[in-house]
Amino acid sequence: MDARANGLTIKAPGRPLTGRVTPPGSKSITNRALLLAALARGTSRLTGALKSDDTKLMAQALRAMGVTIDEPDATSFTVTGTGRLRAPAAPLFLGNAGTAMRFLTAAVTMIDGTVVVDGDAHMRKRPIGPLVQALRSLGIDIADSNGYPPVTVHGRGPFSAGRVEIDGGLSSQYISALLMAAACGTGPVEVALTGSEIGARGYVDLTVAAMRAFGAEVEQLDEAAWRVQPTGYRAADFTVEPDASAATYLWGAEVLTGGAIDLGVPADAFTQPDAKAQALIAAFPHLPAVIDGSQMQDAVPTLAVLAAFNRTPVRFTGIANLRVKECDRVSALATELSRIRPGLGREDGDDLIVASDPDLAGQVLPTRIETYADHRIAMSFALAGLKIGGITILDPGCVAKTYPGFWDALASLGVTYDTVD
Ligand SMILES: O=C(O)C1=C[C@@H](OP(=O)(O)O)[C@@H](O)[C@H](O)C1
Ligand SMILES: C=C(OP(=O)(O)O)C(=O)O
Repeated sequence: MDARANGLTIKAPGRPLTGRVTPPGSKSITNRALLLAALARGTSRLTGALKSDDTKLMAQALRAMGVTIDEPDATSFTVTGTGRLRAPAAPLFLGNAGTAMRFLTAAVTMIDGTVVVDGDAHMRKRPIGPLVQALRSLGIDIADSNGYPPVTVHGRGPFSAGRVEIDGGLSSQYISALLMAAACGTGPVEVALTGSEIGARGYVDLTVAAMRAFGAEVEQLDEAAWRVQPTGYRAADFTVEPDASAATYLWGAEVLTGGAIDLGVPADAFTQPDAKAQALIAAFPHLPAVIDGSQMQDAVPTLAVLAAFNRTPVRFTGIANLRVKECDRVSALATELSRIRPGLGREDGDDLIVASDPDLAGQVLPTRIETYADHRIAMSFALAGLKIGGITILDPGCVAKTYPGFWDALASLGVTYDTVD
């Protein structure tokens, strides 16, 4: 199997998938830990970490700012920081790693000097305006490109004490970015939400937990406000838990094929928001008529593909911000489901409606799935290929964003592929 192929046609196994596959380390937690360790003085050891495009981009950017990062093995980073970041010689390139882009935009404001933070063509379509405005309200000299990257920061040293308001409706990563940078301020910083909703609040909880693990003092004042003390960060040894979003593909493969896949970690041991999807996946083929995806956003593609094989149709709500992820996932899911069978997926405003069709299983429906450089579109539609013959995933290498070993993991369970050039 060659993930560099233009496409992989999955051979539906026609039997339950059984075996043991441990998902890689959490992308979200690895990129938080890398940043916090980089901001600490001293050496931190991160184990169980993810090595993928997103975490390599974060590590590379931190190295460019004077942080020493060694990689003693395939799942560890040793990070030695000086307690401050140095101005990089060139713009920081963060590909399409949302966490790296947003977290570093806030972190580099502490640097004395000019820093340009940029990403690839996809990232340049992902909004960053609310975070930039919030930083500007703290007196930081910062400019974006009409609300999108690249962002140019003329830093003058650490945050001063104060209160910053942020609308996290488009991305909770803006809030996480401010919180993590705030601990390096010269006085206490209060981060308060405007707007009523944030998607996936659980990601902010992950941020607070990681900050505390590196010695920060964060107090949640109420549902919508946090106070961060100017403690800076302390080097720590830190274990990254497996990635819950990656786990959803394995849970999905298990219920779709009636198999038994041992992830080596029980669903209730995850602290990441997407672990909530496991209870829904376990209900397959009786998924509920309405699924609110807002608190498990990255699991929505997995659930949407499962929904195609469900007994009854499923409407996904609370997913408007899936339109500003790696691609417009609401549109991509509707389009690609309907490529398998016309009308299988459709958009209704910002909702996605998946028309269920349990009879899809066992059919041969040659379909080339466009993946839009989006790892989650590739991995979720791979699940369709476990039940339908002829499903080809185009650009299969895009899984490297968060799960480079994905195709090998399925292969280890007995799934085989034909490569398409
Ligand atoms: O904080 C994080 O680690 C993440 C937050 C979510 O993004 P948004 O906050 O942009 O919705 C999620 O989709 C992303 O994969 C990771
Ligand atoms: C939205 C995602 O990533 P990010 O925002 O970190 O680029 C994702 O991994 O599904």
